[in-house]
Amino acid sequence: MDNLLINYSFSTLLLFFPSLVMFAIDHNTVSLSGFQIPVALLVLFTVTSVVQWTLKFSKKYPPGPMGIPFFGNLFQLSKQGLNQWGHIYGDMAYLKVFGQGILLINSHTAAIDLLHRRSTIYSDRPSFVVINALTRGLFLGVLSYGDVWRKFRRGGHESMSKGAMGRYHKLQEREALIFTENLLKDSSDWHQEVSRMTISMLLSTVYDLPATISKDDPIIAKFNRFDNLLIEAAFPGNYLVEFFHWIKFLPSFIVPWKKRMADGYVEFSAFFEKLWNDTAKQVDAGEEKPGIAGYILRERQKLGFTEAQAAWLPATYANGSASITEVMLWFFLAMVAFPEQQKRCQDELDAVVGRSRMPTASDAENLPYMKALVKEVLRWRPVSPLGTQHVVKQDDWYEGRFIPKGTMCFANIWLMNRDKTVYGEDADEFNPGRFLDKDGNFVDIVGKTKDGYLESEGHVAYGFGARICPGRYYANEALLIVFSRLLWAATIKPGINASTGKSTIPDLRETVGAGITMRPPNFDIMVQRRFDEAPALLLQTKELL
Ligand code: HEM
Repeated sequence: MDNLLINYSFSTLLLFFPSLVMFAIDHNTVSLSGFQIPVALLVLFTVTSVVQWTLKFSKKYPPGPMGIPFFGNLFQLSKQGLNQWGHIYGDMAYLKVFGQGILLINSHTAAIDLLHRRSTIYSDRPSFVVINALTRGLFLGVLSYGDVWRKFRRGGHESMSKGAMGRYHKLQEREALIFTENLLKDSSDWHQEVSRMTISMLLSTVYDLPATISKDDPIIAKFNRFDNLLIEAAFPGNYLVEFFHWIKFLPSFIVPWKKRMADGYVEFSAFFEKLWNDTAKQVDAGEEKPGIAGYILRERQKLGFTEAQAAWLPATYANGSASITEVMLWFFLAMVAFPEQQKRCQDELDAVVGRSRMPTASDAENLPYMKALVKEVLRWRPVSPLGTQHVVKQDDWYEGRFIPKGTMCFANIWLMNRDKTVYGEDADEFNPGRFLDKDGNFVDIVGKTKDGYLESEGHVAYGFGARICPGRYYANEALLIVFSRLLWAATIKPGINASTGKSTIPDLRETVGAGITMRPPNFDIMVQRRFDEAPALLLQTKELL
């Protein structure tokens, strides 16, 4: 998968060197002048890098490609797919970029042993300078492993636990219904419709708001903008400051991201505080609010949240909409590319639900193929192919190999989800049936793994250990009800190219935004009703809401 790369630009590197010199001058750190300064710095960096590089081979680090002084493996990263590192070096590959140790964990066994079983030392996050400029220590996903992080996880735990899922079924059904109806009317702007639906669903879940019906509603645009800024801030290699923290002290005219992120913080804090305050007023007026915001309002004293923390935590959960959007995009691609799998889903829906009513969340247990579909979309195209970095809090040894404190661990979720020893020779294919036995019953794929960890999901798209996605139960149920309602009423087909008159299916190997998240390139679809009565039944179901 060649495009699953961390991209670094040469132009950014060229920019880096003069700013380093300016920094030295500004801070009077050296008494040299003119041409001597860059030469002295170059010598200093070369010596430091050679020492580090030599150390790499004197200690028993995990195996990895040989880099070059100072830059480490930077340029190899831009040439080789991360997939290949897994095949060449096995369980773990150790790399260095600008002196920062990076551990690529390629096998379930190593990921479970380190990220899960040793989670007390493998659950920190990098300092994420740019994201923290945007979120100022208020965004759960990037918080350091410690008391504040624990408090934030506790704040969302009750509302996102398996037992709480029943309280969201009605709103998930409602959102799936509106989504299906909208797509049957007009699927030309289907990407936007997916995004509207997931944001509307999460806002209802978190703040108990009514559905946001229009794609043009400003709240949708605002959430999308926050997500885009977050992705930009998090994208590996976008900002050199993540490797050279002193860059954050440079003025904004040299590093313009500082102002952009500071402005973003002000804008989005005001937005999240408004949502929070509106919920608080409704609770004061006696309204029941079973979502996360309501829970935090009721338990705030006990949880010990500041005003800002209380306002940002619900928004962090609402931002889970972005991951569901990405999964939905891959779902649509799978449906247009594999019509026979789509037909199997519809056959199951016809057999279990029939055509006189829409599926509901209570049908889930009788829809094994649909449940398998959710798992397979997440396995086949994990939207976060390298998860989020886990940082090691102290020096550690694993299988005779040294893993130094501060190492950034990436779980190679992409590779683990297509491990042939677990999924068989067809691991690269899209086949929900792999989760079912020959009689069509749901099976646990766990029997095929040594560590038994796959038992819960059958894939590792939700990450690992203490930082595992807290929204996973919610996402599984939301996806199931949306897929079921849509496929019950409609058939999804590839769009037709206006000039050739032929249907267009994108190249399945292409991905966009590799790194933090991964989505398919844009493509057109057609959404056609499956039977004449479908629109009337949708209307009838809607009237009962
Ligand atoms: C199918 C959709 C989703 C996928 C594939 C997904 C995947 C992930 C992954 C890979 C991580 C990082 C785990 C790690 O560090 O090992 C994560 C973290 C997180 N996810 Fe999700 N997620 C999804 C949906 C959601 C939803 C719906 C919510 C909220 C309701 C949510 C909330 C979070 C939060 C708050 C974190 C940060 C946890 C922490 O750092 O402690 N996610 N997710």
